[in-house]
Amino acid sequence: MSETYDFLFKFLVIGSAGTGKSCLLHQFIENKFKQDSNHTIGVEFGSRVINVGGKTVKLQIWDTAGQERFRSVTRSYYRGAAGALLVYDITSRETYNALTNWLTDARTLASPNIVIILCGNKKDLDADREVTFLEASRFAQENELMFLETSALTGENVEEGFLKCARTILNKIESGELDPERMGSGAGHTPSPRTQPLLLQLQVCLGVVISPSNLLRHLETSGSLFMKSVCNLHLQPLSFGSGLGVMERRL
Ligand SMILES: Nc1nc2c(ncn2[C@@H]2O[C@H](COP(=O)(O)OP(=O)(O)OP(=O)(O)O)[C@@H](O)[C@H]2O)c(=O)[nH]1
Repeated sequence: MSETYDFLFKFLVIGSAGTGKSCLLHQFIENKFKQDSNHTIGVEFGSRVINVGGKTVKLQIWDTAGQERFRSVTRSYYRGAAGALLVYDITSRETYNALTNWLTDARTLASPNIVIILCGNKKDLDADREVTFLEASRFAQENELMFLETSALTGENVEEGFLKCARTILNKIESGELDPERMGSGAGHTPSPRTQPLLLQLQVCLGVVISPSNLLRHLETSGSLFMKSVCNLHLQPLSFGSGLGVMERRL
């Protein structure tokens, strides 16, 4: 049975290496702590359908590697993101000091309108804390970010972080501040849930942001009939948010 939802939001999890991004994603998707988490190579993907204010929202989440050597790869995943969890480790001032750079990347490479929640992770390690709640909440306020301290280990505030971000995006849509219909290229389509990861992978391979209709055009000119038929099978004639990763799918 195919999955149905009202909206599809593309999310990023960004921040320095070792801050707990993969563990946060794992906790959110699997509801448990990821033991023996290794450094992410490039990006990892997870998705979950949540209920926000009576609407079903599919979060399509890209967990990016924090290590500098993957930066050029991970940057290519920013485009079109509607929301982001910007993660630092409360026991590492170094990861906190790097926040400004991550923030600049998110706002320039994703969208100036991207909704970002700052997550001070490893809240359970309060005894080793190097960054106070107060200074981080001031930083968040100055930079128009939402803010939470989280623990991927205990699960504290993890669900809340993703939900808060999604709720804010949805509120902006409902108040008219964001219009998912207008965000598309005009001739766009909403891919089916099965096709979406494929399209995003292709975007990265091709090095361009492509709406499904552009993809079809590209495949037509490059003569890839197999891929074209795969896409044709799964595309639906609705908006594909190329400006902001917000897509609406009517049930
Ligand atoms: N105590 C505690 N440890 C955590 C928490 N979250 C993650 N860790 C540990 O922190 C380390 C790094 O976690 P990852 O999730 O792999 O970090 P990451 O940010 O994804 O790292 P990169 O993939 O290199 O960017 C691992 O040893 C985790 O077990 C947490 O909330 N509390």
